[in-house]
Amino acid sequence: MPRLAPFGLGALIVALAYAASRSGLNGFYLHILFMIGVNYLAAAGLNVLVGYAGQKSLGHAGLFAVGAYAAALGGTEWGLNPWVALAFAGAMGGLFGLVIAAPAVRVAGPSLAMVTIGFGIVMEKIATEWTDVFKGQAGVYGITPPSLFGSSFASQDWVWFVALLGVLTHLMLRSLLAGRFGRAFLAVQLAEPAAASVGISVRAAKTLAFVISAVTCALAGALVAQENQYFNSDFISFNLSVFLLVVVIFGGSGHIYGPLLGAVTLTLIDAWLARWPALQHFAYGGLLLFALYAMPKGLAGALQGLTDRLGWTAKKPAEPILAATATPVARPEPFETGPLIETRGLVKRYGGVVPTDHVSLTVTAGRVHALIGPNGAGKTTLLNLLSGHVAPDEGTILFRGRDITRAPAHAVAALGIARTFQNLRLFADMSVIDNVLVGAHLHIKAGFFASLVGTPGQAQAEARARTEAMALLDSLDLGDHAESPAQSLPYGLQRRLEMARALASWPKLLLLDEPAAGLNPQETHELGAVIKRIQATGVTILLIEHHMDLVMEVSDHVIVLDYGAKIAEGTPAAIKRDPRVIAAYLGTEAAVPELAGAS
Ligand SMILES: Nc1ncnc2c1ncn2[C@@H]1O[C@H](COP(=O)(O)OP(=O)(O)OP(=O)(O)O)[C@@H](O)[C@H]1O
Repeated sequence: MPRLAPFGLGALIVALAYAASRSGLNGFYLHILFMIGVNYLAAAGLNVLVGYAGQKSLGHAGLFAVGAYAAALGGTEWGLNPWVALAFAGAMGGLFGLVIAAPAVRVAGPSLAMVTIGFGIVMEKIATEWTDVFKGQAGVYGITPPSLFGSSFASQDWVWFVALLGVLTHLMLRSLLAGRFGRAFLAVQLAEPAAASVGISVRAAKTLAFVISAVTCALAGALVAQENQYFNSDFISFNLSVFLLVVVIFGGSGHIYGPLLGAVTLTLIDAWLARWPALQHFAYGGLLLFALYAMPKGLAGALQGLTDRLGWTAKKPAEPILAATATPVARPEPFETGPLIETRGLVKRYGGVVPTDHVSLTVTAGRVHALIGPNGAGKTTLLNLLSGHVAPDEGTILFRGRDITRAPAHAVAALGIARTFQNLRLFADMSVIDNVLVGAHLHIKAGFFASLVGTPGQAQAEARARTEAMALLDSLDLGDHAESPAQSLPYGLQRRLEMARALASWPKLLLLDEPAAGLNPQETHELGAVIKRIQATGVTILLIEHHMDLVMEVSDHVIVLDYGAKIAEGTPAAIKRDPRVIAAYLGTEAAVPELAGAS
């Protein structure tokens, strides 16, 4: 039943828009209602890009222009039916979204802003200067609006139609963002290396977000061109890009209702300020600053905070949970034996520093291996090489006989190598269970269109994943914290949650980078038991650790690095007595207290 509520609300909004459009409102007010819908459409997609995937764009006026000109020229020059021209505009928006994403996903921060601004300027210049095609300031006239039952859309029809499109867009994005795609976008925003470590392609996720934002923005442009029956280059300006971004940020980026609140507020302010055009830009700048300083989560966040404080927030309906179908950390394949991962002559250089110096090693399936060595010996670098987060300069890495030397981190994860990070990389703002669900990203069988439409199959896959995530959390004694924000957990539990997230990807090899760092002796002892339990499920483990007691307790095999080179390997007992290891730790062959003390 709760799943049907948004549909009911959506139908009500369309009915209200229809009633308003037939209530005798004059053209000025009808146009404002229409522009609320248009700005909502553009902002809804942009919110996916900005609020979920964390990519700021200051060039979306260019995509608005793509849609407007596609609909305008498609209808007037190429003889497309207005409905087809509208669909064509959306498709062209998607295509140009790919174009802008190609350079944009390779950069971040100010460089990303420059790329998107550059795109907007190029589109503006093309529309202004290439007058043979785009007619410059003179513009394209006579754009035919769509018609229904033989009559062309009039001002009133645009109001309910844009409301209908807005509601459909909202419902689809709501479904998409509540599932694995929404979590993947957020994961990319919150911690890119961690997202890649569970098989999410950071570039693909950002590209998808660009394409979604481009399609809705292009549709918004197409609607304006068709409603106006005219479009010229004056519509496209840097100010429009800023306006759209302000709608998202002021409304509440990353909140599903943010674009709606932003579109309503900013469109009304825009209409009110139309009499004083010079004031408009100051007003947008002022609102943006106000939103950033006074309401960092925008109007939606401020309203949510208020309703929470007043106790008006409805309790979240329980997520559907299916009967557990599998033990949480059971692997889908039988236990393996023999070499799982092998490196041959692996080298990594950072200028004059060589943290990995011709390292050849073998990790045997089913065993716990420890990687030890003094600070700066190159342990984390080796782990980064194995997980694909860093590419080696020389040498090869074979995983189950397959060359993965140059494979990117998300592809390595997809093959069955998961990891944790020395400095925790949790998705701090997400709930504990959502962190684990991000870990299960690759195993949730729900495609893009199924997630957009919210098919029963997608709902089932989500429910199954949630059940398995819950079982996994329970098995690691984290079940009671499932709905808490990850950042609210005590440090020791955060470390355990990182392991749970990695395990949710069903790894064959689990790489743990100093899992006991920051833990107290009791927690360290419990960690030893957890590692053994994970091993018992058939997962091979390679752990970096400075706590020698833990290393000696859990490992079957120890590999020692010093100055990037492997200096020894063997059983824990043999390593404890190895003079090269003792010398590496103390610079002398005298007994190493931490090694000698470990039993
Ligand atoms: N991205 C990088 N750029 C330059 N130097 C780096 C980079 N990453 C690691 N190094 C250097 O490589 C060396 C090995 O670092 P690494 O973090 O792999 O060692 P470690 O054995 O994990 O150390 P610790 O036990 O202190 O975590 C250090 O001298 C470090 O400064």
